[in-house]
Amino acid sequence: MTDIAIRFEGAGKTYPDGTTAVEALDLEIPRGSLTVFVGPSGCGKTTSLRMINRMVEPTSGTVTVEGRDVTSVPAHELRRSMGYVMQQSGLLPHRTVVDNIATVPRLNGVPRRQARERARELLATVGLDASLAGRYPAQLSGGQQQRVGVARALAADPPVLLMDEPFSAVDPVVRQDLQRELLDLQQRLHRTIVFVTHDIDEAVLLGNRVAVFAEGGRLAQYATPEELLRAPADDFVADFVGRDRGFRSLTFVPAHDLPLHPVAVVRPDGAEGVVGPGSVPAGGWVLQVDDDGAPRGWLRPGAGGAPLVGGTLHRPGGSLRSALDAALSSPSGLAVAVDDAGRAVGVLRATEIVAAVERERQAQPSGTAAP
Ligand SMILES: Nc1ncnc2c1ncn2[C@@H]1O[C@H](COP(=O)(O)OP(=O)(O)OP(=O)(O)O)[C@@H](O)[C@H]1O
Repeated sequence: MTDIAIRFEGAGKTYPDGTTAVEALDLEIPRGSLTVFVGPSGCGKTTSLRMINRMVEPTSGTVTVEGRDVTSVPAHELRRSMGYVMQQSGLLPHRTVVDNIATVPRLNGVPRRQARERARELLATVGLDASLAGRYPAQLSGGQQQRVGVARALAADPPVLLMDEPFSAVDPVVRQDLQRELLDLQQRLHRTIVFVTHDIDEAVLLGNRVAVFAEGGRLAQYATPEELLRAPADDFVADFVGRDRGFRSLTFVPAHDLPLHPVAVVRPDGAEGVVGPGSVPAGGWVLQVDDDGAPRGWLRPGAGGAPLVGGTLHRPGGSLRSALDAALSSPSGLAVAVDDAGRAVGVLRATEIVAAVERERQAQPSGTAAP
C-alpha cells in the first residue's frame, strides 16, 4: 500500500454545454493528510471534490481512492464509505440530532441502539452538549448545525472525509472555533480530509497541503502552506495568497533560538524583582505582573504615569511571527515571553528578532531570489 489515498490522473470535467469545470487534473493526496482546495469562485474546486465520490463523473482521466478507480465502485457504496460535509449542514429537518448523526450507520445495517449510542459519543467529539441530542436541526444555531454535520460525516468511521466550504456560512468567531476543533479532531483521528474553501487564510491555517485552483479549472500550485506563502508559483498565486504574505510566512518559522533577556517586574503588592537570566540596570521599563507572575502591563522608565496595556505574548513553541508581533505591539518594544502557565519568563528584543528573520530569509533557497 502506498501512502497516497486519493489520486487524480488527468481527471477533467467538461459539461455538455462546453464549460470546462476542471482541466486535466494531476494530484496525489497523502493518506491521513488534510488537503485544501482553494481558489476563486467557479474555478472547479467543488467539481474536483465531487469527482472523488462520483457525485460528478470525470469526462477524462481517472480518480482512484485507495488504488481503486472510483468508477468501478457503485456510487452509493462509495458515498457511504466517505464522510461528506457541506456548507449548509444538509441535515434532515424532521429527524433529531442524534438520528441525523446515526443516518449512515443505520443505512449500513448498524442496529438502532448501537447507532444512537455512537451518535451520542460523536456529539461530544465535536464539542456539543449531550442535551442537544433530541433537538431538531431548526432548533440549533448555524455553528451547532455544522458541528452536527461533521459528527454525521464521522459516524460511519470513514477513512476519507470530504468537506465543501463547511464553515463559510457561520460568523467569524464560530468559524475560528470550528477550525480549531477540526485541527484537534484531525490530530486525534488522522483521516484523509479534502477541504474546499475560497478563503486563503482558512486554507493556510488548516492545510497540510494546499491546491490552488485558477480560472478554467487549472491547478496553479500544489504545495505546503509555507511554500505557497514563500514561493508562489506565478503571479496568479502571489495575488491570490495576498498581502502580508512575507510576514505571514513567519508563522511557519519557530523562534526557538532567540536569546531571552531579563526584565524588571513589579507585583501587585509593590514587590520589585527581575525575571529572566541575569540582572537589569535600574531606570528602564518595568513589567507589571499579577500574583502568579502573568504580565499585566508596562510602566514607563521613570515610573511616572498610569501603566500601559501590554502587547501580545510570545508563548513556548511560538513562531518568529508571534515573537515579532509581541515586540511590535509592546509599548516597551520588548516582546514578553511567557511559559506554559502564562508566567513572564523574560523578554525578547525586536532587533534580535529581525536579525533572526534575516537569517531565515538568507537560509531559504528562494529567499534571495524572491522579487
Ligand atoms: N452542471 C453544470 N453545467 C455546466 N457548467 C457547470 C455545471 N456545474 C458547474 N459548472 C461550472 O463549472 C465551473 C466550476 O464550478 P465549481 O462549482 O466546481 O467551482 P467552485 O470553484 O467550487 O466555485 P464556488 O467557490 O463558487 O463554489 C463553473 O464555471 C460552473 O459554472
